[in-house]
Amino acid sequence: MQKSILVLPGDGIGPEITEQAVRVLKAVTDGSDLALNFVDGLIGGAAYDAAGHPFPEETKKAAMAADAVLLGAVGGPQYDNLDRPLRPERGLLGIRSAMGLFANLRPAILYPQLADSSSLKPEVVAGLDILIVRELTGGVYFGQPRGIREVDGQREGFNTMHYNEAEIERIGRVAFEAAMQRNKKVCSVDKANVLETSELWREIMIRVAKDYPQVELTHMYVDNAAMQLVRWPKQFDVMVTENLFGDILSDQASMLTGSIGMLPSASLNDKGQGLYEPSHGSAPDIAGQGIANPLATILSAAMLLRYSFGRGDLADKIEAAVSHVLDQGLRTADICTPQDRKVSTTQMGDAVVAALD
Ligand SMILES: NC(=O)c1ccc[n+]([C@@H]2O[C@H](COP(=O)([O-])OP(=O)(O)OC[C@H]3O[C@@H](n4cnc5c(N)ncnc54)[C@H](O)[C@@H]3O)[C@@H](O)[C@H]2O)c1
Ligand SMILES: CC(C)[C@H](C(=O)O)[C@@H](O)C(=O)O
Ligand SMILES: [Mg+2]
Repeated sequence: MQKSILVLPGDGIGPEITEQAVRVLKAVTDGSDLALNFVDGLIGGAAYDAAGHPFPEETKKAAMAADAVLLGAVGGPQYDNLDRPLRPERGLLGIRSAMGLFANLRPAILYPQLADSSSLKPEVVAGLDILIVRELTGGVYFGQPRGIREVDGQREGFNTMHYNEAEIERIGRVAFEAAMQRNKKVCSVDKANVLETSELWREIMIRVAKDYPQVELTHMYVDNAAMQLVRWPKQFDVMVTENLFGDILSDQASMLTGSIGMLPSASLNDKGQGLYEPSHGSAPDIAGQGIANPLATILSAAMLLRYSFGRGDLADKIEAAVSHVLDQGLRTADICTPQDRKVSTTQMGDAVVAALD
């Protein structure tokens, strides 16, 4: 089997971490019946610098032609003063929207070896395994109208929160299908006490739940969900929520697993295409120092093999290699405690590759 992967390293630590994930993908498929063809492309600030746009037409064509996309991260302070449509983040939103990647899966899993790195007490997070299903192509991120305008002699910024029934239903189905493979619990997170979009969200989730009688559906307001995630996170199995809430809750959940450098993601459409990226950003504060944690990107590469290529066997191998490396006490700075051996980004990649054998 031959498959192509478009690699979009992006900005900041993006190139450092994707390099390690590509090495792992090459090593795990070496000698297997899966032949990977890697194509490099530009996105974000790197694309703006080279081509004047954060999501060039060429990248769009390459993304549509690829069997899967592996992305690092976009953004950086050097781009903050660009016109908004040219900013790196718009490149990321552009590719998500162009590929119709409405379903963002962000698994927050605690590797037991990292219990001491979690922000919560070991007994509160032991065995933690939550799947956050974040709607990714709707909500306030994409709603129109938006902009900054002048009203009564002063400027005002405005955005529109928007969801239609079909958008809510399809992400709901993704969450319920995932729950069927897991512990059969969906918690739908909204702000139905204030927002009409959430009122509709809740109604549609209840409707979708009727097709999954074995799955227990609960509802929680997002402010309470943020609190419950740090109070007793193991009450959750699958959490499904809209774009902005999912962005925030997934960063929060990442710290329960030890570091945002541990949280992978898969963004899927309804045509079987997927984009895989760590949940974190370009980390400008540590970029170029060779100290970033590449594991979220390596684990995203495992998700790529599982979801886009149906190779759960190879994904399992990568995840087992990550676990083995953590058993050895190897840690990048973000997850390092005094008992551990601190390693660089590349050394972590080396160790995962070595552990694949
Ligand atoms: N998917 C993406 O491409 C994405 C996601 C989030 C933020 N961003 C962009 O990234 C830039 C920086 O944003 P930010 O600082 O708010 O968030 P960030 O996630 O880049 O960094 C937040 C903190 O986490 C640390 N961190 C992140 N990833 C790490 C890793 N792999 N290993 C070790 N430490 C890591 C950083 O050093 C920083 O202290 C902004 O331009 C933002 O828009 C991009
Ligand atoms: C960079 C930004 C547009 C992006 C988002 O908000 O979706 C990021 O925070 C993420 O979580 O992937
Ligand atoms: Mg985010």
